[in-house]
Amino acid sequence: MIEVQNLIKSFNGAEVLKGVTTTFEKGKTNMIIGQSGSGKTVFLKCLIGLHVPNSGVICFDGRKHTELDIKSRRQLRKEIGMVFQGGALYDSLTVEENIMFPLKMFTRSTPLEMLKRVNEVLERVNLPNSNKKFPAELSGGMQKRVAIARAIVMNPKYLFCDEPNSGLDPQTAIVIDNLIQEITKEYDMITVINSHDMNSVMEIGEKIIFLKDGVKAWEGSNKEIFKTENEAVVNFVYSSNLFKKVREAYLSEIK
Ligand SMILES: Nc1ncnc2c1ncn2[C@@H]1O[C@H](COP(=O)(O)OP(=O)(O)OP(=O)(O)O)[C@@H](O)[C@H]1O
Repeated sequence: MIEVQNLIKSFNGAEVLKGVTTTFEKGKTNMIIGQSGSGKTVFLKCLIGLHVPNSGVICFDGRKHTELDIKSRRQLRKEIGMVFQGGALYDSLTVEENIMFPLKMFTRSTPLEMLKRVNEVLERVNLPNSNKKFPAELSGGMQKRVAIARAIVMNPKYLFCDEPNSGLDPQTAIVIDNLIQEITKEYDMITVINSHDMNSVMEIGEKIIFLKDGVKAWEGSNKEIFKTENEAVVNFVYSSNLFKKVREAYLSEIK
C-alpha cells in the first residue's frame, strides 16, 4: 500500500498541495482527477520523488520515502515504472533499445537475458516483432504500448502514469486503459494515473481522488462517482451533457 499523509508542497511560498491524505492499494487502478492547475502533476511528481514535499509522509509498503538512505532509495526507484505524457520515448533509440534502457541502468543481466525480457513485454503489450522500429515509425497508440512495455520491464510494484491517453482517439484510448488495468492485476501493482479523460475515469477508476485547488475534495470509486452529491465533483465530472445523461440513466436504473 502507498500511504500519503498530510502532503504539503509549495513553490516560492505558494501552496500547491495543501495537506493531501490518501491511500493506494495493490492491484487497483487509482486515478487522480481535477481541473487544470489543481495540483495533479505536482502530486504525482511528489509520489515519484521528482519533487521533495515541504512536509507530509509518503510511505511505500512501510518505507517512508523521505527517510530512505541512498541504497534503499535506489531499490525503491527500481520498483517504480513510469509512463510519461506523450510516451517520452528516446527518438534515436529503437523500440528494443528504449525498453532495454532500464535493464541496462539497473540490472546486471546479460544481453541475451535482457532481450528475452524485452520480447516478453513486447509480446504482452501486443507489439511482437517491432524491436528494430524507431518511435517515429509507430502510431501514437503503439508508442504508448512501448512506453508501457518499458515501464513494466523491471517487474515494478508501482506504476505511475501521467495522462497515458493524451493524443489518442477514443477507441485506442480504451484499449490502452484496458491494457493498463489488466497489467495492474497481473503484476499485482499499485497503479496511479493522472487523467483528464472522463471515459477512462469511468472505465478503470477503481479509486478516484478528486483534487481541487490542492485539496482532496472527494475520493471514491467509479461506481460511487455516479451517485455522489458533492457539488465540486458533479460540476467537474458532469460538465458535459453526455455525462449528465449517462449519470441520470445510471441513477434511474439503480432506483
Ligand atoms: N516547478 C514549479 N514551480 C512553480 N510552480 C509550479 C511548479 N510546478 C507546478 N507549479 C504550479 O502548481 C500548480 C499546479 O500545477 P500542476 O501542474 O500540478 O497542475 P495540474 O493539475 O497537473 O494541471 P494540468 O491538468 O493542466 O496538467 C500550478 O499553479 C503550477 O503553476
